[in-house]
Amino acid sequence: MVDEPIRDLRAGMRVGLLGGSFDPVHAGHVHIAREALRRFGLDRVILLVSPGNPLKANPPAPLDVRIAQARAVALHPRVQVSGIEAELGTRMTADTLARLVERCPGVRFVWLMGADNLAQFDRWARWRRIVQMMPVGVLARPGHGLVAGRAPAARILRGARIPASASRLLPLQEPPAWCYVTVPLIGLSSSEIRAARRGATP
Ligand SMILES: Nc1ncnc2c1ncn2[C@@H]1O[C@H](COP(=O)(O)OP(=O)(O)OP(=O)(O)O)[C@@H](O)[C@H]1O
Ligand SMILES: O=C(O)c1ccc[n+]([C@@H]2O[C@H](COP(=O)([O-])O)[C@@H](O)[C@H]2O)c1
Repeated sequence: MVDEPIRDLRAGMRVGLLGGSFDPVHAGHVHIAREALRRFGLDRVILLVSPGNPLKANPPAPLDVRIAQARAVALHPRVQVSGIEAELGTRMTADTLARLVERCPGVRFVWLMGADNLAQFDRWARWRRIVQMMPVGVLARPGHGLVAGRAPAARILRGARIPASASRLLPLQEPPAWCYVTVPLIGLSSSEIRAARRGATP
């Protein structure tokens, strides 16, 4: 059984995968998903709700709750929500993407992430394998403006960077290829929302 957003993919589609804990989902996620559609010329963006970020110690809220919340706010015909990682039993992004590439031949996937994740991308399991599997689209995030030039992964991959002016061609590039785009900034984060909620609890 493969969940619907993944089952519906067809060869030739340009599909952005935005992995995240989404604990909880917020307007910044919806915003970058929509910007990614436009800036990277994608047919759709799928929010991949992760069972749990391998680099984060605290367990997130239950997966079904996070998926339901994400579906409630996605509200765009070309932005979908998937819990495929839990179904596949994969935790590391490199493993998830390998399984998706194998399952969806001919689909032009792009891995999407906010600039904060580019800063620590070199700490992800087999991150070089990820960039060999599909192009990577990075979207600006408040407080992380310098990352495209300074992050270790960005430096290592500087020869594979394509300019923002060519961002719509990213899904058609042979990996390794990555592109950083500046977008209007939304200064929201899930950790701040969780902290505010804890503060509001009597
Ligand atoms: N406000 C934002 N602007 C740009 N990108 C964002 C923003 N919020 C989240 N992202 C990106 O969305 C993806 C999923 O983010 P995630 O679910 O971790 O939310 P978060 O707000 O970063 O959570 P936390 O504060 O707990 O780390 C990541 O690639 C992250 O970089
Ligand atoms: O595979 C890894 O080593 C890895 C390390 C850190 C983060 N990730 C993935 O990055 C995405 C964003 O995570 P998060 O918690 O910042 O929303 C999510 O899909 C995680 O599974 C993956």
